[in-house]
Amino acid sequence: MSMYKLFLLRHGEGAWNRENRFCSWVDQKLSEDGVKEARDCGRLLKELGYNFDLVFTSILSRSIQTAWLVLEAMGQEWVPVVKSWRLNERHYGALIGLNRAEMAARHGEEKVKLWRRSYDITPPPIDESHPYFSEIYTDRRYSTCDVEKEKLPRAESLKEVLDRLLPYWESTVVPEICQGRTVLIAAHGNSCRALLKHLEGISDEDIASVTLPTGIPVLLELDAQLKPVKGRQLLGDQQKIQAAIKKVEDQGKAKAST
Ligand SMILES: O=C(O)[C@@H](CO)OP(=O)(O)O
Repeated sequence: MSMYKLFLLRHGEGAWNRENRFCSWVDQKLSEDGVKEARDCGRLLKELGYNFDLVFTSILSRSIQTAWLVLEAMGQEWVPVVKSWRLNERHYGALIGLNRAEMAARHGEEKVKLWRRSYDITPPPIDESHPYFSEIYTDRRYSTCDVEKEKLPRAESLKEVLDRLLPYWESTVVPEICQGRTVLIAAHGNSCRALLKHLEGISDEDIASVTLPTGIPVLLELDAQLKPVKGRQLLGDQQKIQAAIKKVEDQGKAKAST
């Protein structure tokens, strides 16, 4: 029996989604289209009659902005928003800032697909010579985390994302859901994929073919043990959603449009 509704949302398009660069922990804002996607998402959720009690975001601006725009469009700006680095996008290590299509031309599409979608392959780590190292690790937000800055990741597989996300899910999100609160998690493609893998019991192999489009709410109906009672529902126009999924998948092709 369906007891709880949980909503997962990948933020709207960011500036680097558009440029087809690995964005990860670089704090890019939403593009104009991303702002529209987030507003449209809020309007749709309002039309469908949903209400949120609590929203969780990462500490990256694009997920926070998405949460604000959704709540504004729903007329629910008062709903508390709680932020944690544990919901951040996967740390793409040395790949951060690189163009996916150029990487596919250089290393092959298969390799890029493995980097992007495999479960336990960790990309090469970021080091101090990387152009975005200092921007990330000197940012004040990373002094506020529940682990020391030196212990924050330098690259992550999806498995490692799940390892840092699960303790937060269990300690902070689950109790809220179990008290009957309707929760929205406005996060990122890979932090949402990691959580979906956990909730739906997706195998290490099958998670490679799960792609989430930007700005599309995913509804999970959960039983008392927080197991899904039916398949995830991507809300909205299904044809547009399929096209948006294909767009994300095509980003890893050597000739992807930028
Ligand atoms: O750039 C990133 O951090 C992510 C999400 O935008 O990319 P990908 O879809 O390749 O996992």
